[in-house]
Amino acid sequence: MESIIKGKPVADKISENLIKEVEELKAKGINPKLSIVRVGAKGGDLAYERGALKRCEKIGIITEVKEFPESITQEEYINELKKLNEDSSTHGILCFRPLPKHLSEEQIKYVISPEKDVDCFSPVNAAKVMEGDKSGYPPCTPTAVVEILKHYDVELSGKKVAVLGRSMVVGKPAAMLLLNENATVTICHSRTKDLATVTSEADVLVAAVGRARMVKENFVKEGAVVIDVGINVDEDGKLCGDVDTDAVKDKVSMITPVPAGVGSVTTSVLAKHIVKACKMQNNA
Ligand SMILES: Nc1nc(=O)c2c([nH]1)NC[C@@H]1CN(c3ccc(C(=O)N[C@@H](CCC(=O)O)C(=O)O)cc3)C=[N+]21
Repeated sequence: MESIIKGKPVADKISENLIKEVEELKAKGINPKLSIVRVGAKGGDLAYERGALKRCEKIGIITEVKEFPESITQEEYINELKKLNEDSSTHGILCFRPLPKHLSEEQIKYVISPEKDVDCFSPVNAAKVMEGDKSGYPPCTPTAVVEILKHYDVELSGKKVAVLGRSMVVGKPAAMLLLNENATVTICHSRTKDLATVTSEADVLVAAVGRARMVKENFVKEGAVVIDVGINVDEDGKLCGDVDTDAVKDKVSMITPVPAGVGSVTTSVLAKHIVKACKMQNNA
């Protein structure tokens, strides 16, 4: 049986509703807009940017990309972010992460306005994820993981879920969102002893380590559901996930591909957050 489950049907379902909502806003003279802040030109950032621009265009959301050289200083980055906070024509700000090492995320994350923070950079939104408070903006990629599992009717309550990876962009918040769905969550990472044994006990495995094709057949349980969050660029310049898809696809019951898996849903969740932010900022 074909185990590969695509992101497109999930993304399309989210987008359909948004197209209508954006039309209604435009009829009132309100034009939802996203501002992307990118430093340098990393492969993963460019992939997200391409996906986000395409998705927003389909839905009718205006976009702008603020592109800066790697040499941008902390002060300059903060000034640019403050300008976007104050610009009432833009409703959502997406800062690609991780930032280059000479910039301090620890300081910058406090600058972005929580009301415009559509991908959970601000500690205010991160705290809401911890608390299970749905009024904020959880990060788009972990939200996409949960949306996919729900769309394909994967039971989460009481199930063993392993999250491989502990970044603030994916691993940690994904664990929290899955915990909020009543899963029994294990977070594992590069220091985990007997990693493959731990992950192969999971009913659902979420791979988010950022190491090309490192999840092999011995990492997964027979019949498990595997969500591959990895966006790696391999030696040939092609996008690939954290899972060796060919090696595991016959052992598992469902697995998301890369590309055309989680990423495509991430951009729909992003669009949903922009529309929500736009409505809140306009009392619409
Ligand atoms: N603050 C922050 N949050 C992130 O979630 C984040 C980030 N920074 N930095 C970069 C990585 C990478 N990432 C992707 C998201 C969607 C696609 C995506 O839309 N992919 C399409 C194809 C894109 C294309 O190749 O045209 C697909 O998989 O089908 C790709 C990559 C999110 N990341």
